[in-house]
Amino acid sequence: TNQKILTLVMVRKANAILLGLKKRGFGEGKWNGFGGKVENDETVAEGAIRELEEESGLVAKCLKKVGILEFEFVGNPIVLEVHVFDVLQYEGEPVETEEMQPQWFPEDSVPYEKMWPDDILWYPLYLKGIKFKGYFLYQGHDTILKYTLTQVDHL
Ligand SMILES: CN1CCN(c2cc(NC3CC3)nc(N)n2)CC1
Repeated sequence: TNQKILTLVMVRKANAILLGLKKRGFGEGKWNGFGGKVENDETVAEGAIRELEEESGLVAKCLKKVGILEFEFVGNPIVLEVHVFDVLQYEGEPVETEEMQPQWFPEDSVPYEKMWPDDILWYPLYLKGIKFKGYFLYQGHDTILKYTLTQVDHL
């Protein structure tokens, strides 16, 4: 099918958020949470936990679903369905990996200009603990032609 299920995990501690600078591949050069594809033999949450450890060295002890984001790109039939999670309890210290260079940012200093353009739209909901569903139509990787973003009670 032309749907790809992906994960995105943000780790938070006392009013700071852990982001990684993507060193290669999709989103290279952007700060983002951690994540990737979901394998056939794992749940979305298991995939999220696995990617977080692979990309940051952190082991999530509790994972909260906070949102679902759908992305479409003009001229490309593949729809990305990104399941977004928040981690407040984890083990380990973040380490640089092949994929990501981790850094803590104060929640009021998120480097939106060096992130995907959709982030500045949904992070305010995420940081307020509001669960959300969003759909974004991109033209290329820099322009959002249209989007919808709604608060939801349950994911
Ligand atoms: C495994 N990944 C891939 C996609 N991803 C995205 C995508 C995204 N926008 C989409 C236009 C690309 N925006 C954020 N913040 N993350 C999360 C991690």
